[in-house]
This record gives sequence, structure tokens and C-alpha cells, in this order.
Amino acid sequence: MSTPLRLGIAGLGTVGIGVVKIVQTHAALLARRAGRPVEIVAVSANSRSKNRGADISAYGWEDDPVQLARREDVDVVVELIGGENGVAKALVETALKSGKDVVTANKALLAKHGTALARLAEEKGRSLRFEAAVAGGIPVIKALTEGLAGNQIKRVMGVMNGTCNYILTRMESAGLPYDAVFEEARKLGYLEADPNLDVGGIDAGHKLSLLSAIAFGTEVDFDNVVLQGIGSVSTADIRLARDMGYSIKLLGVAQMTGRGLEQRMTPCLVPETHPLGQLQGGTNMVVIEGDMVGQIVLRGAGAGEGPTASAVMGDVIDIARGFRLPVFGQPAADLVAAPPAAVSAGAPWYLRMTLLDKPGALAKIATVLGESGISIARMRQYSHEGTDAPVLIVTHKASSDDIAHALTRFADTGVLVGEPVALRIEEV
Ligand SMILES: NC(=O)C1=CN([C@@H]2O[C@H](COP(=O)(O)OP(=O)(O)OC[C@H]3O[C@@H](n4cnc5c(N)ncnc54)[C@H](OP(=O)(O)O)[C@@H]3O)[C@@H](O)[C@H]2O)C=CC1
Ligand SMILES: N[C@@H](CCO)C(=O)O
Repeated sequence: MSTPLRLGIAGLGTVGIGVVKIVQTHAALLARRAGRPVEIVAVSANSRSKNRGADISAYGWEDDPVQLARREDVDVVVELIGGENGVAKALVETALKSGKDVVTANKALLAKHGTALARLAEEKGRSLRFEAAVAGGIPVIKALTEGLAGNQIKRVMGVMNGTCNYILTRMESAGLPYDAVFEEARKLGYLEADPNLDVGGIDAGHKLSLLSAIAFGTEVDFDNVVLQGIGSVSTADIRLARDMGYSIKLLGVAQMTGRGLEQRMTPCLVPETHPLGQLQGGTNMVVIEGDMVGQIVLRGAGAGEGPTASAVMGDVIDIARGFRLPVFGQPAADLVAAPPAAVSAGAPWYLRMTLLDKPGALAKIATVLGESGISIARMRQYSHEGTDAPVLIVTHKASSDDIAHALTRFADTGVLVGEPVALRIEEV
């Protein structure tokens, strides 16, 4: 009988219990695929007595999860507690320093400390695997580090927060305002303990920063991800964007440009006919563009017990097979600190505004756009009653700076009612 791979699991919540269930229900299949048995020897969580819907009585118990890293009988520490610092960080560091391999789903930890932890893992000759940290069940880390390793990656895009996609698509299908759907999402248990991690774009930004590091061979740089949440997206914009042939998504985009590394997680319009535009509910989608392969679209469950545990087990099996690769697909010592792109690449923009319905109002707006170097591609003024006219403009490609400049100057025209809305249209 070959030597079992022995796991110590820290965290028995949604993902941790999912991993326990896979190890228990698929024991024979895992042993066949890994070439050796995969066993759990010890676990840790806050409460030992909590009923978790799985029998953990056969496993050792540690009140302090960091002790898992010190146990002689643990080969791999599976960190499923979460959090960018605190016990999760202490556990991962201790495990690597103690010569254990680590599998984690913790995108917050890696977004903050990924480069340093990768260096530590590689110095110690250990694996640090994190498939579950990005887009849950979608094997996107494997796709980038292995299947697409022969490509120069041009761009990585995606919808990487299921909660935000649920909120945006539900606002569209039910015509409900953001606040009402946010409450629905809260009742359904979709939101993180700190909802701003979801709706503020932070969770998805963490994920994007990890994909960027692999795609472009750069240090993990979450601090330079441009973040804008979905709280300001209105049902009116969702409806009007659809009228122009687009869907609004919280879209992550990472690309290396002549001006530096561009990373943004912001509400964007995408064509409703593209798979990104058609993505409904809590599903995730990652789109990767390589110079040789063209565009690859990966779609699937980005969260939940089964899908996330599935990704964790993919990493565990690789370790059991003795398959090792650098944490971010190339040696951590070679990752470069890329300067952040100060201005994002040019794109068409969706501009929605309300104008006073009087002669010359639209001309003033058109003049400001022209003087800001922005060309109009399409324009629509909706029929209305009263003195306020709703106007939609789709521009040709413009830089974010030019758009910001035009928005400032709109205020001086004296014809604008309220604040205009400007959303980037991502060319996909
Ligand atoms: N849920 C999901 O769908 C996804 C989660 N992830 C990531 O996976 C990780 C785990 O998430 P999830 O399972 O949802 O989290 P949960 O909140 O469901 O579970 C967290 C677990 O950690 C335990 N825990 C918390 N603090 C400590 C501590 N100080 N010492 C020991 N145990 C502790 C908790 O114990 P107790 O149960 O006793 O309270 C609980 O079992 C996170 O990094 C998350 O971002 C990634 C992708 C998807
Ligand atoms: N809160 C995340 C799940 C964990 O990554 C989401 O809604 O996609």
C-alpha cells in the first residue's frame, strides 16, 4: 500500500466541510487518481461541539489551528478559515516554515501577502496552491499556469463575484432597485460578513490581482486594482444599457499596456450577445485571451460548498501526485513589480444624463465632448413629459481622463439636471 497523503484541515465552515465530505465520499476515487490514499488526520475550527453535518469524530482536534502546522502526522495544511491576516496568515507561514505543503481558498490573504508567501514556499521547496481562491469551482489557475503556459497573455477579464452578478441580473429581471435586491441577497445568505467585500468589488479585486500575477509574471498588486462597487448602478442604467444592446456587469479586467499594468474591477457594459453579457445569477465567468489560443471562456460556480471544495481537492490531488509548480506559474523571485497604468486603455463609453429641454442644450453637451476630443458614436433622446430630457450617448474610444475632463465641463454648461452617469463599454 502506498503512503497516504495526510491532511490537516483548518476551518470547517462551508468550504472545510465540503472538503471533509469529498475525502469521505470519494476515498477510493481519490486514491486511484492520486496514486495513494488521501486521509484527514486532524481538523480545527472555533467550536468543537458544533453539529457540522459530517462525522469528524475520527480526526484529531486542535483548538489552535496553527498547531496543525506543527503536527508530525500532517503533510498538507488546508487553510479554510479566511481573512487577510491573523490566524490564517500565521497558520500558512508556520506550515511552510515547518516543511508542509499548503492549500488555501483564501484570496484576501494572497491578495495582500501572495508574493511574500510564494517566496517563502519556494525557499522551503513547498507547494502553496490556491485554485479555490479565484472563481470557486472554475479551474482558472490551472488553465493559466498550465494549459495556457505557451501563450503571451493579452488580457484576463471576468465576472468573479457571484453575489454582485446575482444582484445585477435580478435588478434587471425583476426591475427591482439595488437596495431591495441587496436585502434579498442578504436574506439568501449570499453576502460576506462584511458585504462591502462583495458589493464594493474588493473580493473580486482580490481574485483579479491573483490572476494578473500569473498572467503577466508580476508581483501581486491588489493595492493598484482600480475598484468601483455596484452600489451606484441604477435600474434605469440597466434598462437603458439593455436598450442599447448591452448588459452591465461588475467586470474585472487586467492587461499589460505600454503605460503599465492595468487592473480594474468596475461596473462596465458588455455586449448582451457575448457570453459575459448573458451570464445570469451567481455564476462566475473568466475570459482569457492568449496570443496563440485566442479567447477562452470559462464558466461555472464561483462559490458554494461543493464547487469550492472541488477546487481545493484538485490542488490536494496534485500534491499527492507529487506534481509541483511555482506558486504563480514562474519562480516567485522572478515576479516583477510592474508600474500601475495611470490611465486605462481607450474604450467606448456609455453616458447617461438628463438635460433641460431647451434649444441648444444638446449642442452644448456635444461641444464639450468635441472639445474634450471625444467623438459621439450613437445618441438617443427619449420621449418625455415636462422640462427634463433623458439623453444617452455612446462614444467612440476615449480615455478615462478625457471622459473625466468632459464630465467636469458638463457642469459648466448650465443645461444638466443632476449628475451624469459614465460607464465604460468593454470591447470583448
Ligand atoms: N464560501 C465560499 O463559497 C467560498 C469561500 N472561499 C474562501 O474559503 C475560505 C473559507 O470560507 P468559508 O468556508 O465560506 O468560511 P466559513 O465562515 O463558513 O468558515 C470558516 C471556518 O473557520 C473557522 N474559524 C474561524 N476562525 C477560527 C480560528 N481563529 N481558529 C480556528 N477556526 C476558525 C470557523 O469555525 P466555526 O465553524 O467553529 O465557527 C469555520 O469553521 C475563506 O478564505 C473564503 O474567502 C473561497 C471561495 C468560495
Ligand atoms: N462572496 C463571493 C464568494 C466567495 O468567493 C461571491 O459572491 O462570489
